[in-house]
Amino acid sequence: MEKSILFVDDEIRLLRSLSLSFRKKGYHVTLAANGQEARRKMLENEVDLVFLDLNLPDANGLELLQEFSSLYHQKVFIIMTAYGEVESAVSAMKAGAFDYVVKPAKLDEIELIINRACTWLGMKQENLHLKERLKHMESTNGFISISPEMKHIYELIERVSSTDATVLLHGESGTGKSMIARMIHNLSGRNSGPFIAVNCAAIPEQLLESELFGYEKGAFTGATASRAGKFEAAHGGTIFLDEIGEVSISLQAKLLQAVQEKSFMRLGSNQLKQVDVRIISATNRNLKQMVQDGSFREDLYYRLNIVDMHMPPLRNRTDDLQLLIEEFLEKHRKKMKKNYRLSSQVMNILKSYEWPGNVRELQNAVERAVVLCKDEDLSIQDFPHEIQGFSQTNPVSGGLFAFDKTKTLPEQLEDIERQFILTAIEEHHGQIASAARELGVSRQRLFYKLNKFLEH
Ligand SMILES: Nc1ncnc2c1ncn2[C@@H]1O[C@H](COP(=O)(O)OP(=O)(O)OP(=O)(O)O)[C@@H](O)[C@H]1O
Repeated sequence: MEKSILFVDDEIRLLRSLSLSFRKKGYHVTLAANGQEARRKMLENEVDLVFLDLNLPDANGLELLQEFSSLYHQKVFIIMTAYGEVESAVSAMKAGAFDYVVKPAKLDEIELIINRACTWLGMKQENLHLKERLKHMESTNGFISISPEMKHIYELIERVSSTDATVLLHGESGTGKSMIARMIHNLSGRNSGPFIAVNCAAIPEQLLESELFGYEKGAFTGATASRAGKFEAAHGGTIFLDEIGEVSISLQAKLLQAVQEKSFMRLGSNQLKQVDVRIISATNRNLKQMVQDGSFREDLYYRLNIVDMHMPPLRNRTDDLQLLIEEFLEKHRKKMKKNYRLSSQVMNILKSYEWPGNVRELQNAVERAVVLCKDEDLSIQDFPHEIQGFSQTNPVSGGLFAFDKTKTLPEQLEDIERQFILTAIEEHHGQIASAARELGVSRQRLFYKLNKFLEH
């Protein structure tokens, strides 16, 4: 669908030429020569993108931007500033502008920004649309994704949730496999039944069997009463076997029967119990390879793998990364009633980091940065050591430290000092005395510095 652009500027000749050029390119163009007119046009027209000059005869451009961005969340605002007004452009970005152009701007420069803004808008709208499609939004548990790979997964979820097919989720740790398992359950006809998750890696091998299948009184020393296992607990619902690749070969045989026949025996019993469960399993290991190596039963693998879903790593989903950061920040903004922000420079570093721990690592990193940031601007120094270390070797950050050009020299120096201190404390596992020794300062001095950081 053709996008609609509103240009707000008091230079009538510029407005005319913009209108001519972008109408020719297929956009729907609306013009306003002052703030008052802009307000009216915003109300009367379906506008997607707004180019707003900061110097208007009847309004303060920055205030107008704030007013518009709080009223119209789904629109994209781009600021036009005169050469030498970079400071106001920075304030505008902080107030919610998507980008800025310095006048006199070239048409292709403006078009480039329009293209980027349209892509961003498209992504936002697609996300809304996907959320719509997976209607019962509660059932998605706040799972966020707009990447094309995930679109395929959403489609699979829609198809499998109405069936009882076993699903095998694989992908790196932290990619959201547990969330997807729960989503399938929530969207299925079993959603009024239980969802029972078992982390097969977290339970010692000897205990896993009794945990899954339960036991009878006297089955082993300490079994003073009979107890139902997770399969029984999941009756009428779904059992989620996380880290299935960690199950020992001997237990795999018993699991095969449970998966195949939905029947099993409690430990110490010779009576078969029948249950009605849907089985979803997940792994971050290569089960196919394990089958070839002989460490995972082939028959069990095929039973578990009726429908197979691969969760792509976060580093291959940069659109998701940006959206997830925004969502996580928004949660903290609401909770702390603060307007946490990231510069595009920091965002670039985060985009090029590998995220071996995927969304879990990102969630933790953002939370840490929110706790450590001085005011409301998250700087790269507020992120974990390995991300900062990454930025030092990464050309996008432009050097040893990721300088934030909007900061003064004393602020930059303080950032460097914070980074040194926090890195030393992390490397010394929180041992203040040894961190102080390495930094060549007294413990008291280090405590004083830490307190100072906390005050900010
Ligand atoms: N797309 C997403 N949207 C929102 N939060 C997400 C998303 N993906 C993962 N998370 C969050 O990341 C964390 C890890 O997700 P989850 O436990 O589902 O991953 P996993 O692949 O099952 O990890 P593991 O293999 O280590 O068990 C959770 O806190 C979850 O809320």
